[in-house]
Amino acid sequence: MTRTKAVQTMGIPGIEINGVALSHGGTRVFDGLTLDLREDRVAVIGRNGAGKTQLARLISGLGAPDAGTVRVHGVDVAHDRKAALSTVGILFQNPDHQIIFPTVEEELSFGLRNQGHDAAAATRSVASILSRFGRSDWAARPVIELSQGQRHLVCLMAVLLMAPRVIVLDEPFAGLDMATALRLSRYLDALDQQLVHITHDLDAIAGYDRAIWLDAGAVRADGAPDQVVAAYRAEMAALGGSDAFTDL
Ligand SMILES: Nc1ncnc2c1ncn2[C@@H]1O[C@H](COP(=O)(O)OP(=O)(O)OP(=O)(O)O)[C@@H](O)[C@H]1O
Repeated sequence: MTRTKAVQTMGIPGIEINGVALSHGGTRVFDGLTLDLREDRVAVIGRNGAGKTQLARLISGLGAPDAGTVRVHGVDVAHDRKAALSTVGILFQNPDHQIIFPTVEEELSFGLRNQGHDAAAATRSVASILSRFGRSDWAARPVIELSQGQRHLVCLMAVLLMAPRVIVLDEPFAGLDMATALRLSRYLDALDQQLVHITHDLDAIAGYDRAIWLDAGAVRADGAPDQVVAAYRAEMAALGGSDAFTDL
């Protein structure tokens, strides 16, 4: 993915993570994590279990930290849920954690109706995004009849329709075929919103403004994607060259 848009950090009220601690069932996930994310395109990489999804949940306000604060565009997202919904949207790794309604149109309309759009306006917006992704025939389709990759795309369209200021993407290309992934990549590229993109696909973040390598809940490297990715690749190649599974 390449971006020609200039890095925009001045005066952007982005994501402020301050001194965050979080534990899960005795596992310490974060212990004093602090990050100030104001760039348009931020990538988060790291090994399995590094804390990427937990970070995504905190940014989206789906979980509250045990200590510290998370503010997105000034909103305390864990505690002001109403404001959080129009401030930040999340695309989960697993679409089945997101989908509630029987048909694609109902699923896509739900958030819009919650935002106060009437039924006719919601139907128009849904038709427009389905057409943009070349899926106009999906409106009346039962979600259960879609493949995993197709359900993933429905979830993404639902987030895009809500037009939040920040979009958190947890492995957005997972399970998508190449043509759909390319179309999605172009679509994401053109969005005005700030994106936080969690991925194991290191090529997908090449044109990003900033990459953060999370390692055991802490920032291991933070900077330009080419440098962070090069350091990450080198370490992964070294670890992958060993036969020991003890550090998994
Ligand atoms: N529901 C849970 N209960 C207990 N521990 C959890 C839970 N969810 C995550 N964890 C722990 O939190 C840590 C971070 O998990 P997280 O899902 O954020 O990793 P990740 O970086 O997204 O990994 P992956 O690349 O595999 O998706 C791990 O040690 C994991 O075991």
